[in-house]
Amino acid sequence: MSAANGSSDADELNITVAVRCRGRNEKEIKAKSAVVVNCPNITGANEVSINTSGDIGITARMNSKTYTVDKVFGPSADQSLLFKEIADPMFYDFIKGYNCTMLVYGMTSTGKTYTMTGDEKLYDGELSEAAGIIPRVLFKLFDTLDVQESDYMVKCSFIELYNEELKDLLDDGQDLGNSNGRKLRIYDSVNNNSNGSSVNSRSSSRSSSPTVNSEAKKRIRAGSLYKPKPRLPSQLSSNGLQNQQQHQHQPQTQNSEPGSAIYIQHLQEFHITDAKEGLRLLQKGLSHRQVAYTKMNDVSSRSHTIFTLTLYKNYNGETFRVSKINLVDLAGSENISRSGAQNQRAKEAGSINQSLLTLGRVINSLADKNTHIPFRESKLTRLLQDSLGGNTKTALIATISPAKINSEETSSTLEYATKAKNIKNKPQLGSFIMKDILVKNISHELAKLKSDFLSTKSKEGIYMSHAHYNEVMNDIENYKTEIQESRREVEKLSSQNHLLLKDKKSSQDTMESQRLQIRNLQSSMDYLYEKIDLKHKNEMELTNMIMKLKDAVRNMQGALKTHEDHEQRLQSDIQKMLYENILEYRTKLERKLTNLKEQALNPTSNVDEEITDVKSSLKTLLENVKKDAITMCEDLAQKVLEDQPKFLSSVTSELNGISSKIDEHTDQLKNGLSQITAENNNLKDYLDTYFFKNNHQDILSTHADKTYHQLKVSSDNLMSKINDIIGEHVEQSRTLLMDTLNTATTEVITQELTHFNPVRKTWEESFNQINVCDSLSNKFKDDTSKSLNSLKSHMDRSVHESSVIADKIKDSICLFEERNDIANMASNINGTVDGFKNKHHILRDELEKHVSFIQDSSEGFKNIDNSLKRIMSSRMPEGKPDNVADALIKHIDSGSIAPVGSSGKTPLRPLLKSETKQRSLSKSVSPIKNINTNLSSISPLKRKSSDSKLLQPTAKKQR
Ligand SMILES: Nc1ncnc2c1ncn2[C@@H]1O[C@H](COP(=O)(O)OP(=O)(O)OP(=O)(O)O)[C@@H](O)[C@H]1O
Repeated sequence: MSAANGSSDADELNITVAVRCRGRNEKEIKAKSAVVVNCPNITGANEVSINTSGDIGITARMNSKTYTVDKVFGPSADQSLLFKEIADPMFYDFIKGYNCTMLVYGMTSTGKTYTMTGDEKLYDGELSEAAGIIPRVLFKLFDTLDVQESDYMVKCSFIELYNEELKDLLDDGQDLGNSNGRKLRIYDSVNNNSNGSSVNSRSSSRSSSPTVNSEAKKRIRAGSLYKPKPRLPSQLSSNGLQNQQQHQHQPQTQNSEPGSAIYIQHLQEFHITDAKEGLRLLQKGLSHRQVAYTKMNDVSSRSHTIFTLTLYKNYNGETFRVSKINLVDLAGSENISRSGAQNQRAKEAGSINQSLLTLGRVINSLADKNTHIPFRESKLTRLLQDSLGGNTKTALIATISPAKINSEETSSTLEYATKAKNIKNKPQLGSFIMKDILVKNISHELAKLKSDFLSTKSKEGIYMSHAHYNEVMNDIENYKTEIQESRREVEKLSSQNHLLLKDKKSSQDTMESQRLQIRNLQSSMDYLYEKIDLKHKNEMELTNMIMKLKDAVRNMQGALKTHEDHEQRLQSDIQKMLYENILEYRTKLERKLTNLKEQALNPTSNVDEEITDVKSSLKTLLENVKKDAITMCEDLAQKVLEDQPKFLSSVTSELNGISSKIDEHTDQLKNGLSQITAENNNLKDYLDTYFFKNNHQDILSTHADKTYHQLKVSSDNLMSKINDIIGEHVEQSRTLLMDTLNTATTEVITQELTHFNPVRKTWEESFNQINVCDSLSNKFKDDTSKSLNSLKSHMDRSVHESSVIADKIKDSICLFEERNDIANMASNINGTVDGFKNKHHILRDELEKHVSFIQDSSEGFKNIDNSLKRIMSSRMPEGKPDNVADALIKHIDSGSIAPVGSSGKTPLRPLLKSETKQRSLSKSVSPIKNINTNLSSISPLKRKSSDSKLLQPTAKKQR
């Protein structure tokens, strides 16, 4: 076979590019999307402009971008006009013997399928106005061939490229749902021989219907279609078909490797003898095409399709020229997101766009005259290799939408189209095939068919030629093997499936039990949360109690303050009373002394009596003072004793309440924690025993271990956190409580001691003062006693001497009378009188001395009084008046102020029984002693050894 070119090598021809813009569709009208594409409404226009700026009027026109192509068709251009302008010239080239390709390219729903196929149905044997290029080509082909009366043969194939997979749309298996399983493959062939040897040994050429021969015969009879004779080659060998097929895909392009060719293995080609057969095949193929509903097109073509017609046209009787026309409907170049493509649709869109991207790159490379053209990067470009930059005449129709919402894609399509316009092809007429080879090929096929037919007819079954039988048997064997393999695969898969189902079931069981476990854990957690809430409530109660305790401590301080006030009042009362009494007594004493002074001069006066009187009145006064002081102290002590226990018992009960609350709280915490531990152990047991102990334990054990570990860690963390939080809370509560108690108690005691210490010091000092008073009093008593004794002895002596004198006077008088020595007697008397006078003077001096001494004593009393005042002015501790009074009484009772004539320190009178009792009572109710006793008996600290220790060192120190 030789390639007879109808053009020289230099005859380069640009690809014909047309733009077809449809009117706005319903969706675009509904979306009120403006028309942004301007297509001149005249035939022969070659410019199209698009305004993407959003302007209107003249500005829009000025801002719009214009693209120049070969032909532009607006919405008013119908199918016939487009066919006439674009397809017709191409069709005539095809008839002439050129290989031709027509492509429609554009965004989804812009009318690619409408343009290429349109309405393919016949109405009263006629095509409708909406019929697209393919139906029109079919009809025109047979009409033209018939008119030319040349010998010819037409074959047809229809392939689809879907997700980078080639599919024979005319495969009958598609209808039955069981494709013959023979995948279409694109092969390169380096063998360009014409002897028919090819790798495509299984390619077949079939009649589109069993009536083909009879149809042909009919035509021969009619003598109208096939001229000159024979119209149909009677016996064409299959070899010839293979050759043609190989030839069909044997491009001679400037970019292909020399001698390279592609052909599609297993592709079926059907002989067609008229347009209707072609239409039926078209319809059959379309029914197998991948279409789907998308957002933008209700019936969107999801694949690229190539409808090919191959024409074997008699050239000079012995040779036939082979030409083909590829009618390509490309899938939509839509934007994935805009088309709403998801999953399968998105994958489709991905692969569609992948093919289209490669097509774009091929177009660009060709337009830029690159040395490397990436044909091999997609199946689409491999299939179109000869049509782009090859020896084929090619026309590209770019379909666009006029609406603004699609302006982006429209611009992209127009860019694409403009670029494609620069591609130059070198169209060449198709090659020849020798008539005898063609006849041989057809004969071979016919013979095979005939043999099958005859065998069937004679044996009433499915019979065929031995070769065909072998072939079929071979196929059957292959199929059997494949089926067995498939069965084994199915069995394997079903057993795997069974295992998986089992696993799934056990996983579901495990999950169910885990869910149960989790629910249990959840409820335990809820329970614990409740517990924690309860604890929180308890803590709040504790805090409230602590607040109450603080209030109680404050009250206690208040009470102590009141007691202090009482004490101060008592001191001032005692002081006042003592002062008044002592003042009164002093006045009395002074009066007495004056009397005494006067009486002293009077020898008949009874000084003793006076002194005793003074003494007894002093004693009475002191006893009264003592009694009053004791009564006051007792009252105070009584009051304190009455108030303190009540108050302290309320504090104690508060403390007991708090203590029991803490115990309860701790118990609850312990319970909660033990429950958590039990739950944790349950979970642990469960995880150890049951968790993931099924068949795929090995697979899942790592995961289970990990999960268990994580669960354990998180559970432990949770536990430790809860423990920490609770422990912290308890510890804080305890510390707070103990601190508060300690602080409160220590505060109270310290405050008490702070008040008590200076008083104690003063109190201790008062003992010294009392001792001083005592010694002063003793001294006074001794001195008074001495003075009185001396006075008494002087008095005695003077009495004695007076009586002696009187006796002597009597004797003298007697002597005077007896001896009449009156002068001597008178002088004696004068002497005696002088002596008496002297003695009297002495006596008087003595008396004055005593008076001054008594005055000194009065000063001493004053001092005592001042000392007492000083003592009282400082804070007198409880029992001090008692002690002072005791001391005074003791001094008086000790007899240091002895009556005149009494000896030593004999008490003036023995103590009455009631007085002794009173004294012992006063001892027993000593306030300090009592306070200490009461404190030690009622202090809450007494309950704890550590707390009592706390108090001891201070007490010791104080002591
Ligand atoms: N020029 C036109 N005149 C009248 N109707 C048209 C025209 N172009 C397209 N249509 C209509 O628009 C709809 C979508 O067209 P079509 O299916 O051909 O688009 P498409 O580009 O092939 O889309 P897809 O890529 O999704 O397959 C169809 O109903 C078709 O009849």
